[in-house]
Amino acid sequence: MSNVDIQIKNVHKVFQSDSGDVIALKDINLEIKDGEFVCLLGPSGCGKSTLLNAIAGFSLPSSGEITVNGKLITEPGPDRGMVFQEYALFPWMSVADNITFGLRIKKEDPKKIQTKLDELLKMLKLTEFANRYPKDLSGGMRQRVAIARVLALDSPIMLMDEPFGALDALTRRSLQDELLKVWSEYKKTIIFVTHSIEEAIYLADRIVVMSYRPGTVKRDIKVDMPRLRNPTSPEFNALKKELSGLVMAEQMRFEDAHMGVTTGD
Ligand SMILES: Nc1ncnc2c1ncn2[C@@H]1O[C@H](COP(=O)(O)OP(=O)(O)OP(=O)(O)O)[C@@H](O)[C@H]1O
Repeated sequence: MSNVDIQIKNVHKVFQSDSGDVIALKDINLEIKDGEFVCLLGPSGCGKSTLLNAIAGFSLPSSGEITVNGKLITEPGPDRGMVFQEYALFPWMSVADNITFGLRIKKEDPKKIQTKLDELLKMLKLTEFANRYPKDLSGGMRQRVAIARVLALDSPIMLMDEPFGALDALTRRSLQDELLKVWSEYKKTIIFVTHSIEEAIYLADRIVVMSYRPGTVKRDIKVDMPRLRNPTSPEFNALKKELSGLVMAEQMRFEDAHMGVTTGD
């Protein structure tokens, strides 16, 4: 049997709100293996970020448990690096200083820091931007820096919450390709949240489709196509059609719930 890296067992998460309890996650059971690339897919409000935040240790489950290599998650840790949609870079630091921030805090050897920095700048095509500040970079470049910053810390697990959601289509595709390169060279386990069916099929080994309120696992689909995948191929399109049906059904439940709110139903 292969090494199971992340185990999510009977996870429930309930939020209290003015209009009553919201069951954001119900009965989530998943095993994510070392080195797997898993996408969490579903419309707004189906609990994707809640699940990711629980794995990150930012917001713990109301019941159930999440373990990484058998160790219960109770708080954020250096084994799990997070990349958000908002770039979350330090605006007052250069690209190089943003990337090496965590290593400098850990008081790593300056020579080792420099070697790591050079490697990551090269890997993410940032070498000529090392001395720039985030405000002088495009969205795609900033997200490359955010990825490099997480890679600098050598976390075996990367948690990514819609990291490319704000990018234009061409930039998005090139960042997806960079991420696949990073994933295969550094052998990371990646859990990647997205609304985009095409993005999930392009990237994932496995797509976990979530349902809207309560957030449950609706389908867990293995994607068995060689990479780099061709979005115009018949297999890609067949899977896209299957996933569209699943996601649209949840999207309609989301829209119905929101119509209810606006019309006072
Ligand atoms: N702090 C909170 N208080 C109350 N309800 C919350 C809170 N955080 C999330 N929720 C609710 O929990 C459900 C799941 O939210 P979550 O943000 O995880 O969904 P999502 O699938 O990530 O959506 P999106 O793609 O829009 O971020 C939603 O119905 C949301 O309204």
